[in-house]
Amino acid sequence: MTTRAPEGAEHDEEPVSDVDTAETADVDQLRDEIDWLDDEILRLIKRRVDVSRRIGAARMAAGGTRIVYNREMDVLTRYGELGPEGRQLAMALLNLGRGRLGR
Ligand SMILES: C=C(O[C@@H]1C=C(C(=O)O)C=C[C@H]1O)C(=O)O
Repeated sequence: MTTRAPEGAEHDEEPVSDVDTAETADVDQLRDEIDWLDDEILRLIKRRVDVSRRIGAARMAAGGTRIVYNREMDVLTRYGELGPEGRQLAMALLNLGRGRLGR
């Protein structure tokens, strides 16, 4: 069944046509995908933090430094593909890996 939106109806109101219903279904599906992606991103970030901390701990146990700046510059350059926000993201990841030692 197709109904028409009343004149002057706002876009964010309840769907009143097949087109609006289809768009809402699309948005619901895309939001599900975003939720799935966020779960995966969180899982991978936690894994990255763990690996980064283990490398740092092993290096320090061997008498080395906790931080290797040229390696961190490579990480910043890699995420720089996403622009300034990418570099911010890289900094957040590096800081998470440093844990309390980096604060
Ligand atoms: C993980 C390492 O140790 C530290 C953490 C890094 C990271 O989280 O990417 C990079 C360099 C180091 O400061 C490493 O040396 O590779």
